[in-house]
Amino acid sequence: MDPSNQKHFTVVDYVIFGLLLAASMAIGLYHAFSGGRQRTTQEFLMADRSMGCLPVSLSLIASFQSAVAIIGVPAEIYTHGTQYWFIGCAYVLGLLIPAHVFIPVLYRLRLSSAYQYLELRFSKAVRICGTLTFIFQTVIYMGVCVYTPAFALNAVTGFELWGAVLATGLVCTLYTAMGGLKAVIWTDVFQTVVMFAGQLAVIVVGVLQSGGVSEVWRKVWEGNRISGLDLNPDPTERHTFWTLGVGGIFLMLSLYGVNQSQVQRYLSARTEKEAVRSCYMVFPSLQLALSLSCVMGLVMFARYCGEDHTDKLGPSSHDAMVLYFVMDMLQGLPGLPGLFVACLFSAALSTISSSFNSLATVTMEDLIKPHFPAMTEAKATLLSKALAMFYGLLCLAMAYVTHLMGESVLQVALKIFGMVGGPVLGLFCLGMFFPSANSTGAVAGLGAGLALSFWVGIGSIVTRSSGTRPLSPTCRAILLSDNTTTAMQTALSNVTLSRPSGLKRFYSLSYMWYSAFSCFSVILTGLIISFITGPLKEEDVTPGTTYALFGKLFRFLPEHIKKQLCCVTPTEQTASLQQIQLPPHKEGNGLVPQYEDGQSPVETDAFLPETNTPSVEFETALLQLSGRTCHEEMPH
Ligand SMILES: CC(C)(CO)[C@@H](O)C(=O)NCCC(=O)O
Ligand code: NA
Repeated sequence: MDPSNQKHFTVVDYVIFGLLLAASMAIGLYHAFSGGRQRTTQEFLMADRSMGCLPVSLSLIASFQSAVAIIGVPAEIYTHGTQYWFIGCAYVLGLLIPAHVFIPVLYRLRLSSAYQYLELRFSKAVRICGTLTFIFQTVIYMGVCVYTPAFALNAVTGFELWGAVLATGLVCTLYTAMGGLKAVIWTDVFQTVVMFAGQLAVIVVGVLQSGGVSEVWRKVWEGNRISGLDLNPDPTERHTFWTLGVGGIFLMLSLYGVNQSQVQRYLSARTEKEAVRSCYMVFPSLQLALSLSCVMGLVMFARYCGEDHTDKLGPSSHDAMVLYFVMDMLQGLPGLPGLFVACLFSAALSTISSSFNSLATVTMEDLIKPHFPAMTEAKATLLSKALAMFYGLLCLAMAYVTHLMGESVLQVALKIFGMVGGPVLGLFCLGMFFPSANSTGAVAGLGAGLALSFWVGIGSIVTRSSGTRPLSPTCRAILLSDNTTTAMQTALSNVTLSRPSGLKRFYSLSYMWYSAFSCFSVILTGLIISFITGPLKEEDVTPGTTYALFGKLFRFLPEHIKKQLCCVTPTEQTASLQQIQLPPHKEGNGLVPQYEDGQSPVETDAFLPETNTPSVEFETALLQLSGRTCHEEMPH
């Protein structure tokens, strides 16, 4: 990039950016030396299971709202219009289902790692497969997250690329390794506030500079950036209502339902109700986050439409362009460029800190502890800290891998979520909703799901055909006059892209469908293999690991048909809670917390719904948790 076009940081900007790192570090130190001083894994990895719903919900948003969303979404809106905004529709079911299906099942099993569930429901082998898949997904994703803001900052201000990567990576590693999950959650709260503040500042300044709200609206409307509801059913169309609003539900489920980062936060909540409440509170905040990013894209369009900056930024992606515009708008307003850069890095820090902590948790709980059941708490805690440290350093190496890829960061992140997160979601759905699925089926299903999603994902990268990209007309031509607007629009709508055929068509499946596609592949393969190898009988399934989805969906059907459909029937609600007792062979292997005097987990306070609750319906839903029929032969 031509140095004369570089934007410059003032001292105030450096100070603000430095304050972000210092404040995050201070929160980490505070939690390292307060409370239980991080001397147990319960505190380090689970925040003593004592968190309230407000910090948990802000932390839930922060986990998957990275710099990718802060600059990737505005870039998407700037170039392709507001269609992506419809992903907000997916948040409804994408959060209700985790709140009422996944949280009740997982919380009551008193897990530490989400993948413990897979051993309780299937077998050790399935658990290891789930864990390894999660580690793979998260390690790649955190590379993208730490690289993105550093890359943009470098392209625009010439700030040392690897210096920024190292500074963020190391600071984050330190506060995560010292302060544990409490530090991660409370820095998330702080960083989420900075994130919102930075975006809001850009929007306000941008609107003022482009002549007010109505002027912004006129320009984006005439620039054809307000997308209507695109109901095109073609699954290769990158972003439509169907790919975003329906495919997006599965993406959301894989993130907010079964991803360790999020499950760990639910489990850290004081009570199950707090966990459910935090999931509800994610909804408005996530809509706000999405809206801020989308509006930012529109404001940038109104302010810069027609200006071509490719000569100044080189062939670097649209992602760098977003930061360029922002810095350009904020020049001469001391402190604001620093605030926005702090916003960008806040988003990155809050995501990678979640990754370090969740990776340390699964490595400890799923891969190490089961082999060393006698390990002392002090040793386990020290090892967990070392693991958080190790993953922090690995993140730096992964940033370099990201450096070698050349796709829009939003697209890369969403592809990883779909390709790897989708099959894991399928595994949990297979276990919860299909009691007859067995362990062989689960492993085969996961293998098939991963193979298919990597086939289509890698195919799309190699052939560069992920979703037919809408034409992106240069907005200058459109904005020249109102007459050209309609003329151009007509011309554009007449252009038909040649449809890919055969395998090429398979490769051009929209990445927004990856999660759903691989989830269903896992379920289908899993069921087929289970029926061939001998389906499980209902009484062989660990109580409390299934959810009577079909029993509830098809409540109206007669009992015998439901039985044939192989649904678990949601009956005898009050009795079912008492049934969650782990069979003897699942106990004492370091998997499940030990209960004194053979107490079953349901008898601990956290499990018993308070009696003064206002919502009877909610209680009933809770009691129906496992939805299993009561087996007389089981001891009470
Ligand atoms: C993950 C979603 C879809 C949730 O709204 C959104 O935050 C998003 O588009 N994120 C992009 C990926 C990232 O921020 O790393
Ligand atoms: Na984040």
